[in-house]
Amino acid sequence: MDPSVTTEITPTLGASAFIPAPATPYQGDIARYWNEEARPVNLRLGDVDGLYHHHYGVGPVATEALGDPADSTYEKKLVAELHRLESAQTDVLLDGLGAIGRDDTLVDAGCGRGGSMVMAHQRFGCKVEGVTLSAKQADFANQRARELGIADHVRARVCNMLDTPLESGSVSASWNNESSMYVDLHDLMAEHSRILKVGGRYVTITGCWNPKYGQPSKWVSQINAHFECNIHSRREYLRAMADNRLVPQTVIDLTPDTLPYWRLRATSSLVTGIEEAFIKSYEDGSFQYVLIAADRV
Ligand SMILES: C[S@@+](CC[C@H](N)C(=O)[O-])C[C@H]1O[C@@H](n2cnc3c(N)ncnc32)[C@H](O)[C@@H]1O
Ligand SMILES: CC(C)=CCC/C(C)=C/COP(=O)(O)OP(=O)(O)O
Ligand SMILES: [Mg+2]
Repeated sequence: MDPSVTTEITPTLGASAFIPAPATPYQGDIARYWNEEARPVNLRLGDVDGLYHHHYGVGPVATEALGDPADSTYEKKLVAELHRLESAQTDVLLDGLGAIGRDDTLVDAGCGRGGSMVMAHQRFGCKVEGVTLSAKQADFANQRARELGIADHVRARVCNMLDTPLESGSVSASWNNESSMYVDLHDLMAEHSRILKVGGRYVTITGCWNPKYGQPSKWVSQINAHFECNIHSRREYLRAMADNRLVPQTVIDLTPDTLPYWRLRATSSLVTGIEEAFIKSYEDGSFQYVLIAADRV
C-alpha cells in the first residue's frame, strides 16, 4: 500500500482522518457498499451482546429455548438464537487457529465490524489486526474496542487485504471469515503467505461453488449479484493455497451445520430476500459452506 495516496473522508466517518484510495474501481464499489450497509438483521443481532458479525451461523437450533411462536417474546428469542449461531461460527473458526498465545498477533482479513476480532482477543489475550475497505466499519470496530477497553490489542484499519502494511513473517495466524469472495484468490493467498510465520496457520470460512455441480448455479449467481461479490469454487481455494505454501490441514464441509441457521432465519421478520438462494443452493449441492485450515510451510 502506498501511504502517500490518500483520500479525505467525511468528518462523520470519524477516527481515521485519511484512507487509502481504492486499489481498483471494484474495491471502491465494495467500500461504498459496506459504508452504506445498515441491515437490521446485522444490527439487531449485534445489539444482543455487542458482538457485530457479518457472517452466518452454524450449529443446531435450540428449538426448546425459542418456545411458542405465538408468544410475544418469540421474535426477541429468535434474534438472540440467530446471533448465538453466528458467534458459534466464529468459535469454529477460532478452534481452527490452533494454539495461540498472548504474545501472538493475528490478522482478520476483511474484518467487518470486528465481532470476530473481539472474540479472538477474549479467547487468546493476543493482539488482533483487522483490515477492511470500509472506513465506517473500521471506525465502528475501533469504537467497540475502546468501549470494551481492549483498543491496545484490537485494531481495525482501512486497507486492502491484498496489500497490507504488516511485516513479512510477523503473524502467527490469519483468517478470512466470509470475505475472500471479493478478491483474486492467488493474490490473497500470496499476501497471507507473506505475512505469516513459517508454521503459522491460515483459516477461511467461506461459501464456495462445488466443482461436482459443474459451474456456478443460478442460486450462486443470485448471491453474487446480491452482495456484488464473486464466489470461487472449492477447487480454486485449494489450488491458490497449494501455489502459495499453504498446505491444507483440515477441510470441513459446514453445509449441514449452516442449513438450520438459514431455515430459522427464513422464518424471521429480519429476512433480506437472499435466504432462498442460500437454502436452495445448499440443498441442490451447487454451493457449499466450508472451513479450510492450512499450515504455512
Ligand atoms: C461479509 S463481510 C465479513 C466481515 C467479517 N469477516 C465478519 O465475519 O463479520 C466482508 C468484509 O470483507 C471486506 N473486504 C472485501 N474486500 C476487501 C479487500 N480487498 N480488502 C479488505 N477488506 C475487504 C469488506 O470491507 C467487509 O468488511
Ligand atoms: C457465504 C457467502 C457467499 C457470503 C458472502 C459474503 C457476505 C456478504 C456475508 C454476510 O454478510 P452480512 O452478514 O452482512 O449479510 P446479511 O445481511 O445477509 O446477514
Ligand atoms: Mg448478517
